[in-house]
Amino acid sequence: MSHSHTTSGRDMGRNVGPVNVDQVLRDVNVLGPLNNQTKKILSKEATVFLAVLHRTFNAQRKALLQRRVMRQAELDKGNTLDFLPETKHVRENDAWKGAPPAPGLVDRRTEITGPTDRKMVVNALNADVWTYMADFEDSNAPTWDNMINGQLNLYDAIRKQVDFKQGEKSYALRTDRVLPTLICRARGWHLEEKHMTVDGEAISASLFDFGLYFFNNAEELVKRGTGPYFYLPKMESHLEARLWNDTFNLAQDYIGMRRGTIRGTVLIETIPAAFEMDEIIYELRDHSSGLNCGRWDYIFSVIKRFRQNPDFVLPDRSAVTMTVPFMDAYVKLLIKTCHRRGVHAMGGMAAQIPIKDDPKANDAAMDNVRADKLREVRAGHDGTWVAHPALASIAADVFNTNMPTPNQFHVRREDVHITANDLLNMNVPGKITEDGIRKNLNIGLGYMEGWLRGVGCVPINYLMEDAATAEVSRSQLWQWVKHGVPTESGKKVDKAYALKLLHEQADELAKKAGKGNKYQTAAKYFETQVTGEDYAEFLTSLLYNEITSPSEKTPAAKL
Ligand SMILES: CC(=O)SCCNC(=O)CCNC(=O)[C@H](O)C(C)(C)COP(=O)(O)OP(=O)(O)OC[C@H]1O[C@@H](n2cnc3c(N)ncnc32)[C@H](O)[C@@H]1OP(=O)(O)O
Ligand SMILES: O=CC(=O)O
Ligand SMILES: [Mg+2]
Repeated sequence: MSHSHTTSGRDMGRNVGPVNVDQVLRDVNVLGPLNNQTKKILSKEATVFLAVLHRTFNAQRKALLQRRVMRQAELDKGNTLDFLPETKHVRENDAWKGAPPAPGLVDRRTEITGPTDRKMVVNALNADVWTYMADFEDSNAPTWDNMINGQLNLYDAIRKQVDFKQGEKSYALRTDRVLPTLICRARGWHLEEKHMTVDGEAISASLFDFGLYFFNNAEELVKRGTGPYFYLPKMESHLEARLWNDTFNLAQDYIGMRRGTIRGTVLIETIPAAFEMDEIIYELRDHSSGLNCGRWDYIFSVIKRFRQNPDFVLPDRSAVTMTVPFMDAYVKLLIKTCHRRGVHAMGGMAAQIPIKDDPKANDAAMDNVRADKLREVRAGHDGTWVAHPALASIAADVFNTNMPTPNQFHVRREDVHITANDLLNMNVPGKITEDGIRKNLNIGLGYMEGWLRGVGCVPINYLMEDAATAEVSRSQLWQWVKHGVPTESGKKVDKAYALKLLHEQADELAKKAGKGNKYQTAAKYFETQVTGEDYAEFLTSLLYNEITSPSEKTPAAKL
């Protein structure tokens, strides 16, 4: 029997007055399996909070997504991007700054990143790094189990109760030093979490991830000396940053936490956002912990947004390096903007990972990582990402040698003057080759196959491949077919050619992988994406129904 009740205590929100729980939870349903562990995360109190977030912010989220569609329509007509005239005053005003770095975020020279399965959470926290970005986005396949167990693992890790045994191996958190500061990357505004509905609508995945992590852990994190810190992915405008800021304010008020306790580092990983860096920091300023160069999604976004324009055709993925003009301009502008505003300018992810069975190839891969980190620290970045614990010491050596201070806010890069033309300078040397086409197909198929099995990050040809890197591969194939470009050997890349190579590879990969693999399902979806015709806004949205299993419906009131 459920009895109607109200509460105004801490559990239901201190500062928002009495909350009628039954009323709030009416029309809120959980469609994923629940057990006692799940309920620890998805408690009635947490669900009330999620419902409040959704009802307050989802309409605005949808309106902002619609703005993306409208902007795309303009670009498809041949219009371009530029710095916004209406926010010139924000860019030109020297007086405002972002918040000073929060506890645990002053020095973040190396950040390990990775999915939130229990083993990786322990391994990441034990790595020799300053911070750990626990990822619900690019390296995560958002099955219900992954989302809920990920939240549970972080909940336990924060309370240092995450130790476990797997086979003969015991996993336990180090006790010999302070653990890296935890930063949670919530999913982007474009995604939904279909296993929870509010008023018949799937809840925003961003609000679900943020809301659960915040509600369950914010006070505990503060008690332990850091705070509720987030990475905010894939935004396309400062208005989307404003929505995050509004969310943060409501969340802090709701539990009676001081405004400004939450921090968000925004990934500048879309081309429209590159034109709004100042504005994004400004919107979040009391909650800002800087910007990050999300290089892979950025390349994806450049191709996606300008996909109808033949001037934006890029050569093989391996030729699109961090030093080509448009990437170099983006890095420099980001560092200059952040340091002018007193916030961190974080570097990104080199895709190389250790090669265990070939020392020579491993040395070459590690040299690549070292060179990338050296470029970052010399450019003025305050820290960088590593994909694997074995890369931590390489990145730390480079930053320790070249960055004696906790960060480089003093590196103002007054020498840098980036224009819209610089950000859109597609003068990228390199060729389109059959090898490049095959590699892109291999990456797309391999990544999607793993994702369909619930694995959001995979090694392919000794590179880390995740949702962002796979999107680059997918979008390049689309773009090359769409514009009918020739390969270096003079072969025109058309639909028939792309499909022939796709099926050859899918058959080969499926044969090698044996029973139970998902290559043919991956190929079925990929086929629609490489013909230069249909183009899904995101691969992950295209595939999402394959990994969702809305099952028994539990009215949230029964939690
Ligand atoms: C574009 C972007 O968004 S980048 C950010 C998102 N991407 C990422 O974060 C990449 C995360 N990295 C990974 O997922 C993995 O490193 C992979 C998939 C690339 C390679 O994984 P594997 O082939 O399993 O690596 P490998 O076998 O060498 O791992 C060795 C050990 O290190 C651990 N490990 C590897 N990467 C990580 C990581 N990022 N965090 C924590 N532990 C890790 C493994 O769990 C394994 O542990 P074990 O010895 O206890 O079994
Ligand atoms: O999230 C990071 C990226 O490179 O994309
Ligand atoms: Mg990304």
